Amino acid sequence: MSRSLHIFTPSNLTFPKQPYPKPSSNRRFPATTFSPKLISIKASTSSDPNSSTSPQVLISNNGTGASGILSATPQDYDTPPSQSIISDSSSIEVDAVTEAELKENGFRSTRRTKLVCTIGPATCGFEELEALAVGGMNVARINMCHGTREWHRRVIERVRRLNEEKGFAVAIMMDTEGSEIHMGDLGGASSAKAEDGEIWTFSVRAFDSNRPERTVNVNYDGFAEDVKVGDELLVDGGMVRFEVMEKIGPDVKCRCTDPGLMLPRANVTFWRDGSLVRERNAMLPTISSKDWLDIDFGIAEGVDFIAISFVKSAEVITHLKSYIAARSRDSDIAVIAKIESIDSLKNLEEIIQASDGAMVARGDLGAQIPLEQVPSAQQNIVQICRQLNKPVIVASQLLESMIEYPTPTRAEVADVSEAVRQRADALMLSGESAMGQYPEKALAVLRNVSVRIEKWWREEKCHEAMELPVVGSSFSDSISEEICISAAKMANNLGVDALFVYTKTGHMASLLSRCRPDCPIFAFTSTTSVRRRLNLQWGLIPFRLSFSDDMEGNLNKTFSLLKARGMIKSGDLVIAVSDILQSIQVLIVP
Ligand SMILES: Nc1ncnc2c1ncn2[C@@H]1O[C@H](COP(=O)(O)OP(=O)(O)OP(=O)(O)O)[C@@H](O)[C@H]1O
Ligand SMILES: CC(=O)C(=O)O
Ligand SMILES: [K+]
Ligand SMILES: [Mg+2]
Repeated sequence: MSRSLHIFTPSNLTFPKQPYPKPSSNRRFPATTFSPKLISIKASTSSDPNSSTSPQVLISNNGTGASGILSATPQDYDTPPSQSIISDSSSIEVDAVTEAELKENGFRSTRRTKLVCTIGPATCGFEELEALAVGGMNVARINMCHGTREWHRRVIERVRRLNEEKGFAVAIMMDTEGSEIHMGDLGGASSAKAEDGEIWTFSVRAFDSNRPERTVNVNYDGFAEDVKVGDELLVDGGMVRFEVMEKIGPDVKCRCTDPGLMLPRANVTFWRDGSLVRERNAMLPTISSKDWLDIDFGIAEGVDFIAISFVKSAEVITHLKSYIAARSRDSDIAVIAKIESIDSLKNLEEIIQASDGAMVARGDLGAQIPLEQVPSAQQNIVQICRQLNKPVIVASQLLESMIEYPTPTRAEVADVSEAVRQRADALMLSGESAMGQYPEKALAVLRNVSVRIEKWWREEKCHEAMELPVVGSSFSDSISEEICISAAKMANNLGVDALFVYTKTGHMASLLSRCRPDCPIFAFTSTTSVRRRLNLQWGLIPFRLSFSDDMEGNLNKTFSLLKARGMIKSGDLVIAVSDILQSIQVLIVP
């Protein structure tokens, strides 16, 4: 049985000339130009999976789901997995970990919040990466501040191999270094301890391996000119503090006022009369020449996301996006703007609008604005991203104590809970997974807290009434947005088990995700790269599936494949939307 609402929009439909009414106008559709003739509402009884349009499911590639592929053609076994993934039009691919979770807990209890892990020395091995993937890592982040390109290339290779061999769908995010001021690499030492009252020299001179005692190198040539005696110098956002005592040529002598451990390449800021000093360093380019080489590396490696550090304006994002489009074959690398500077807060909306997503990079952000302003900045960034339909990652120090200890502090759990409650798309581990002692345990904490808080939120029926403004520019886009808002609302009111979305570009899936519905969203897309990108978005379970313009055929095919795989069952209630035929269909799985 199915009931459907179809909205037909012929391609020659003229779009309203007026700018689209803002949400405050209380009316989202310009009634004058939207002819009722174009709407047809139809209730139908159909969807027989055994009808001639539905594919015959002959054999399951692997009943336990290790490969992530269900094939209708047994001869696929003779071809290597990578080939069968691309060529088989009657298979469905889903991340093996998600599949296991769906089967074990039913789809209502799947985790909606996505998890990003920074890969470092503690997790770069094949086994450690596998453990993270099994533990729910959706995106692996490599930070170009550290390690060599060769090192990062090996990590990418391992993740890809795991995806192929074990059926994971881990996406790769490359994070640029940016050209803000930071310390050198400490001549290979893993850290340097500054004690209270000690005099340290910060110098723009480069040292070879013989770094003089209590001396650190600074990467910015104008450093000694910009600072003044009496300035306060913050290393790593205030983890260690110094007062500037004296300037001698390229050397700046400083006295330690807050002792602590300085890590290689730690960020350095300086403050005068309680304000961050922006001198010539404010003119440093967002993307340095080294960053451009790293970006070329990322494009050549086909990473899924490039995160840009210390973004100051929307222009840099627009410029990078056209650079990527011109260089990469299929140009579908998403650009994530890292919000971690005062300048980025000033131009927040334009930056987010220009990007494919944003990261609340609380580490450096907390070094540029007073710490007590970070939580409200976070809430604001998360909200703007949701309204503009861009995925948002909350990052840094979520479980900082777990770098050393196997259990988080209560305060850390509360912080993670708050980010989940704000319904950020993703949470990120940094040092916890890159160089901590308990990467898997830290990931498990993120996973468990996410699932628990999401469930609590649904049980409490805490649907926040967030106004979701129109984001698209065309009339057709606006129809898609209305369809998704209505479908999500219907899904909540009817208590459906899952939303299905058939989407070529992933846009319709992200519009549904933006509504943060109670049930999970099965997103069917025909390209592997779109599928991996959807990994970062709240509540989406991305599947790769070839589909046609015939929605009934698509639904029948999906039901057969998913039922054979034990991922849905007869009687489940589903709402399906698509960007092929703008429609909402309510279906009971036959
Ligand atoms: N590829 C790597 N090789 C060695 N150490 C790493 C690597 N990636 C991360 N780390 C370690 O993990 C720590 C935390 O990682 P994270 O990615 O948060 O970096 P960060 O230097 O704090 O800066 P940012 O995130 O602002 O670029 C780093 O300070 C570094 O010590
Ligand atoms: C993630 C990052 O870059 C920061 O928190 O500063
Ligand atoms: K970085
Ligand atoms: Mg940073």
